[in-house]
Amino acid sequence: MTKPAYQRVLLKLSGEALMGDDPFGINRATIERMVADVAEVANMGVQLAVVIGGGNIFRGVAPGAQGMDRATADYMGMLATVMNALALADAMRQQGITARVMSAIAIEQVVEPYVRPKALQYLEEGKVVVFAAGTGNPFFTTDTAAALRGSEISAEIVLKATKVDGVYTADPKKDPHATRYESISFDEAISKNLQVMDATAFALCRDQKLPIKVFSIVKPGALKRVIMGEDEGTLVHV
Ligand SMILES: Nc1ncnc2c1ncn2[C@@H]1O[C@H](COP(=O)(O)OP(=O)(O)O)[C@@H](O)[C@H]1O
Ligand SMILES: O=c1ccn([C@@H]2O[C@H](COP(=O)(O)OP(=O)(O)O)[C@@H](O)[C@H]2O)c(=O)[nH]1
Repeated sequence: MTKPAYQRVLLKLSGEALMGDDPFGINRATIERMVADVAEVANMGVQLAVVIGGGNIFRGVAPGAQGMDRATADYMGMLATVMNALALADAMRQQGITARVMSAIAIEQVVEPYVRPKALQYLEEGKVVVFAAGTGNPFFTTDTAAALRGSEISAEIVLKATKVDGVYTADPKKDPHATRYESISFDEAISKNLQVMDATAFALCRDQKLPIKVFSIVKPGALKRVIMGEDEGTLVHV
């Protein structure tokens, strides 16, 4: 059997991807399918840390958040990621994977706080670590949290699983003529202002020489193909 291309990866799962075709919330069949993909690579011995987004829950409360103070809304968004992290870890448990949730904001009765050496220990023990509450700071995103935690745990790559199957010359949802890059440098992605990830996340990964792979969360088997180093999605490199 061929070996995985990576030993330790940081997987960013979009919160919105958990909704499936629902307008918001967590779709059971979708989360189970995503966890089955994660279990497949975890069982290959790849050390996996996950940063989960919160868009699926936050979208449901967004109308009520209109006109709200930005920082307050962002803290609500971070709490949404904690809910997703708990759901994800439990779905992993049901599929025989041991996961540990670590939160960037103190919420001790619910989940343990993020402590870097402990996260590293869990990874070495073969547990999946789910990082909740993003960076713990308002005005940031879970993409930036993925870049930050990926750097902290010395991941070999950040895998951004999202609704599109790579980085395009323009937003493919708006421009039908947009074409997909096989690979692109950080400098080009930043200078062209490609919106697939925020500039803070791109800049941090660039400075840390931490490559990013953007690929589809919807396409069956895509995560495994990425892990095996096969041609899938778009590589963003130094
Ligand atoms: N140049 C681009 N290439 C690919 N996707 C893009 C681009 N510009 C904007 N997008 C949009 O970015 C979205 C992914 O970013 P985001 O909404 O942050 O995802 P997530 O919820 O997975 O974090 C895609 O659904 C896509 O419509
Ligand atoms: O470090 C962080 C990470 C997230 N958020 C908030 O949490 C929300 C949910 O995260 P994100 O939009 O990145 O989730 P996704 O798009 O992946 O579902 C964001 O909109 C922010 O309001 C934040 O304030 N700081």
